[in-house]
Amino acid sequence: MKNLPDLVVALDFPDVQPALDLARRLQGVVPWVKVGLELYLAAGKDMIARLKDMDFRVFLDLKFMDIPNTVDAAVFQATCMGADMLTVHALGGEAMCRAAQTGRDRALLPGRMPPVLLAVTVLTSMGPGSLPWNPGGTAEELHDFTVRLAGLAQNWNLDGVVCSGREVRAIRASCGDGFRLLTPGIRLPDAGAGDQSRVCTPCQAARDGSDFLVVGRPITQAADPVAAARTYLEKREA
Ligand SMILES: O=c1ccn([C@@H]2O[C@H](COP(=O)(O)O)[C@@H](O)[C@H]2O)c(=O)[nH]1
Repeated sequence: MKNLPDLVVALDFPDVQPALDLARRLQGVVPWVKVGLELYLAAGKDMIARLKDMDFRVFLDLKFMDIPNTVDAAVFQATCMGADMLTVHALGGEAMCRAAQTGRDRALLPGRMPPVLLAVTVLTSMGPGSLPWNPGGTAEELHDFTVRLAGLAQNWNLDGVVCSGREVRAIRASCGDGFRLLTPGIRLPDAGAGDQSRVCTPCQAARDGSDFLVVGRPITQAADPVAAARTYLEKREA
């Protein structure tokens, strides 16, 4: 029987202070927090150190996509900062994804766990027809493309992928148990999707085999974010 997926709260804030305030309230409630582009650009690498000092595992979601040499260097820096999980875009291709692994491996210190390296397949904000080269595409085509990218990422030796909850079952079936699946776009039925397109409930994503559920606004913008986080934790099972 598979463990329940970990909940990752996305600290998508424009300033250091609200991010740290919420992180303090979430200590002991969730194991992981996410630092994305907005917070990283506002707060820099100091934020990673502060969250690590608070005993969080830190998912640094900067979705690298550049030439291999640049991605190698970026992943080296992110690994030195102590990030526990990192993202690159699968669409950057094999050479770039392998360069990311080289950068990570160069930065490793003896006894330190390597950060989990994930490839973003197709952003969860994208729906059928969103792929620029297939504007009339169907949901099935988007699904199949996402599953195919996941297979390529596995062949390129990445640790797992970012996908929507809607593809988890198929990717789990084709990539097996050791491959990590992280799913943003998680929403309870009464929550607004916002700009997310391929949403999924925590329970469905958990049942299908997701390892990490990423939730941002439904928690950060709730009147009581800690209560909202506890609800998302409970709803993994119901
Ligand atoms: O495909 C992707 C990849 C990353 N994300 C990130 O997850 C959170 C989701 O936030 P919500 O407020 O729960 O929508 C956000 O930080 C994104 O950058 C994603 O949504 N989809």
